Amino acid sequence: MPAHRYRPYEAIDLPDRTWPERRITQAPRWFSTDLRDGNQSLIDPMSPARKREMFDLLVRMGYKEIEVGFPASGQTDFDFVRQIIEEDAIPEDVTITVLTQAREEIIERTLESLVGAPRATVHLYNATAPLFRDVVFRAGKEEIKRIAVDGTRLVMAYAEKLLGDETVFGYQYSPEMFTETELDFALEVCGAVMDLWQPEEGREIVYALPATVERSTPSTYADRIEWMSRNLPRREYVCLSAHPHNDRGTAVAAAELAVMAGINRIEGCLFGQGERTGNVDLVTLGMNLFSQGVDPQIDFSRIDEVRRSVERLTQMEVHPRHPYAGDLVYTAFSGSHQDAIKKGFEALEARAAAQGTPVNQTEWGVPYLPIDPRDVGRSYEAVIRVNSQSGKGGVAYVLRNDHHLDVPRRMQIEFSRTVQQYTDLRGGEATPEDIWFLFSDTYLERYDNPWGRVTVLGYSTATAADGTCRLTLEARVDGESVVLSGTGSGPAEAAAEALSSLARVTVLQTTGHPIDDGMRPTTAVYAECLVDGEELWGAGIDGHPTQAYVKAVVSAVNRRLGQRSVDPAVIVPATR
Ligand SMILES: CC(=O)SCCNC(=O)CCNC(=O)[C@H](O)C(C)(C)COP(=O)(O)OP(=O)(O)OC[C@H]1O[C@@H](n2cnc3c(N)ncnc32)[C@H](O)[C@@H]1OP(=O)(O)O
Ligand SMILES: CC(C)C(=O)C(=O)O
Ligand SMILES: [Mg+2]
Repeated sequence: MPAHRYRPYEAIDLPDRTWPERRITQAPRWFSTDLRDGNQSLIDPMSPARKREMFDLLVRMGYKEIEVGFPASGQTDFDFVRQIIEEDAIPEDVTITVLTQAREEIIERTLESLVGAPRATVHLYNATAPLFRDVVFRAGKEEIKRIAVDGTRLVMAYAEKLLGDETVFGYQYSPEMFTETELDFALEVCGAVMDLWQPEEGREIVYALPATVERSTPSTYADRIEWMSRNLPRREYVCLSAHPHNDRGTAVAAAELAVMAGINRIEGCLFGQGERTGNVDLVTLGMNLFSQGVDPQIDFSRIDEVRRSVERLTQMEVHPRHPYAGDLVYTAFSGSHQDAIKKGFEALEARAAAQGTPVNQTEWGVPYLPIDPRDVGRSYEAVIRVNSQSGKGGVAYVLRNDHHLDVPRRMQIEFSRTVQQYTDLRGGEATPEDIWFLFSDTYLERYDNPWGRVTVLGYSTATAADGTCRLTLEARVDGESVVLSGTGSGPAEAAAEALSSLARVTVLQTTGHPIDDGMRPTTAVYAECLVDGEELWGAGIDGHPTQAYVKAVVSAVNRRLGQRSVDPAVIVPATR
């Protein structure tokens, strides 16, 4: 690789930097550039109708400062700005911004688009970095500074001429390519612009400090921001706005360190749309704050709806592993993750019960899940998905979550081997439907798919004075109706004896629980048995608890004596 063609980024001499010690305790101001920087990077830029939908979405989510376009770029952006002004679609607490180059005809057209706006900011930019001075403008520093100053003067003049007092007018200037510009020159240009605008109480100036192309570590960006923040005059009237792009994939980190370094506002796009690798992702930034207990001031509670809207409007897909919003980001396939998540949910529920708080108000702490998926409108259903990398925890989670079955640990181990065999042979995922099919096919007698030699038809029990249980079991064995009987310390043990003509059965342990699925009361019983010397689990589910115990023992016996009806490798669940 010809690495010698690239030069390293120069560090900033700021030994007394303070940002590493700072903490982010409140949300910065947010500035959405979805309708400008995001839009200008799309294969098919948004029509006025699509822009309007995006605008309304941003407003609904809570963004208060929105760059709505580059009106001089063409009729589409111009018309959109006119539309939201004329239709009175800009809420009182929302300020729109429009971008312009520092060229008179472009500035004039830009200001024309804003006539009648209650509040509006013009954002003027020109690149200040050496490469742009040499290659794009073919001009020295003074001329570059003059572009900024003349542009500012023109913006102010046209604002006065075209908007008058009707519009609360704001101004933003960007030394484009700030991160490639000598710091003292960036400061000089910003200072010259400030001399014209004269910020004061109630008359803020915004400086965006863009990493137009990200070329350095986030720490260097933070150093630059802290340096500018310290050296800009009238700092209290300046809104410093970070504008990170994501060329090195570290825009989110850069934005966060910029906040620590004193930035007031962050500019970005939903899901990181934007030129090349994108603008910084406002969703990730907001959710990162949320996950630290800081209110982002933006509503992400229905993140999938936001994602779907953005995908439709931009015609760009959000990656399945995109932080907080991707399809797979709250899903664990691997066994150890699933085990920890399942234990985490159990612990959370126990903690909530002990404190008497609802789970959704209890402090979050589930391994591998940085936030509660429900806080962004996701369900727990997809949290655990089972494939060949999964273990018993995942399988048990699905049985519990989808079927309210609290399968005992040793039985989980046994059943997860069946699921493992299935996923190894079939490849891919075992869906909750597949898992239920495997479970019921392995352990439960089903009217549509009987298996094993014994089918329970009915039973009666009597309890002797010493507490022993006497069971009379009506069953079909090998197609013949029979009546069997046995006694034992409980119905399971009595069933074991009743079946002794078929196999030597010892009940090792049983456990059961009511199934709370909001339907009719049902009991699930799991029985670990020694059947002709083989340790096997059985399960019984029945409206009568005693019958569930009997069925659980019959299930273990049938598994030893019978044949599973279908090879798991070729099962195709009816639900598919
Ligand atoms: C980093 C950013 O995202 S900046 C925003 C970029 N966004 C866009 O460009 C989208 C909208 N832009 C457009 O539709 C068009 O570029 C227009 C309408 C603004 C201008 O179009 P054109 O007049 O055809 O010019 P073109 O886009 O080729 O611009 C290049 C000229 O503008 C000059 N220029 C570039 N940026 C600026 C600026 N900020 N201020 C003043 N002049 C500038 C260039 O030096 C060049 O001048 P030259 O022709 O004398 O060499
Ligand atoms: C116009 C400016 C702020 C910009 O988008 C950039 O430099 O990336
Ligand atoms: Mg940009």
